[in-house]
Amino acid sequence: MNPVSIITNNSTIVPSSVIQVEHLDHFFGEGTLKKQALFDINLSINAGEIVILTGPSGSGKTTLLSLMGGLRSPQLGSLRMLNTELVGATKAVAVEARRSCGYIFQAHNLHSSLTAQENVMMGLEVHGAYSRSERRNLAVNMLAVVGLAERTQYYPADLSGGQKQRVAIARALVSHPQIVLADEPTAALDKKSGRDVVELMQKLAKEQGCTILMVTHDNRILDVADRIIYMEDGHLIDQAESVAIAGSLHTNEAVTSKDTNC
Ligand SMILES: Nc1ncnc2c1ncn2[C@@H]1O[C@H](COP(=O)(O)OP(=O)(O)OP(=O)(O)O)[C@@H](O)[C@H]1O
Repeated sequence: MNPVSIITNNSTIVPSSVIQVEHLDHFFGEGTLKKQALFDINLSINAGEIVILTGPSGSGKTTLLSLMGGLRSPQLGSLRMLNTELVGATKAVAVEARRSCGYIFQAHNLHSSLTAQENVMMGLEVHGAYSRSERRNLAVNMLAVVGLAERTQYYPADLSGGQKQRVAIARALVSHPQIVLADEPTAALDKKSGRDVVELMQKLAKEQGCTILMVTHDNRILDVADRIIYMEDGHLIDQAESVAIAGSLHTNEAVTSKDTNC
């Protein structure tokens, strides 16, 4: 898919970047325990793109995602989310940036004491712009979109893994965020449920025009991405190399699937 573009006054078409990272470094710990987790990350993600971030365990994927989501404070370089600079941002600015993103985590993170509908309503609570009945209606509609119209009053314990993850998707997308950040959304799911979940995310993202950045180890879902980027030891591997690595991951998956089917 081509990135969504904007037309300027002089009719030059330029892609509109919603995530812009320049020379980003990140460190954990202090003094002798200080350890660099991200090295000079440069990345630009356009509106409407579905980007998969993959790479070995410990390569820095979650760290990068959590900085983008305002769950950690970025330290050095530049990180702009929807044109808001997060390096050196005040707490209020970081909170605002956090609200503009939807999140989907590996462990769905649903509240066990709330029904599916109430969990999805939580996705609207931080926005404050809706009455309770509006939130209820939006949540019910969104649960219908993800195929759970009959399960709105179920508690997480009474839903399957795939259904729980669909509730989490509904919660992330109900506010129509411009950016969705997903960390291993299929890790806890079997092959069919994992596939269903990412195809649903892909469909909703296209319908809502939102951008998805998804961290995954799951080679089975790489084909939903418009672009795959690869990290290793805290470095972003350049685009051409990422394409080659993604190609080999696809091939391995094809072999694995064939073997499994035999
Ligand atoms: N809170 C933390 N304190 C100290 N070091 C951390 C912390 N979080 C992550 N790290 C280190 O930063 C590096 C990158 O970790 P990160 O979790 O971002 O990798 P990842 O690619 O997401 O791994 P995985 O695929 O296993 O989730 C690792 O060396 C990790 O040990």
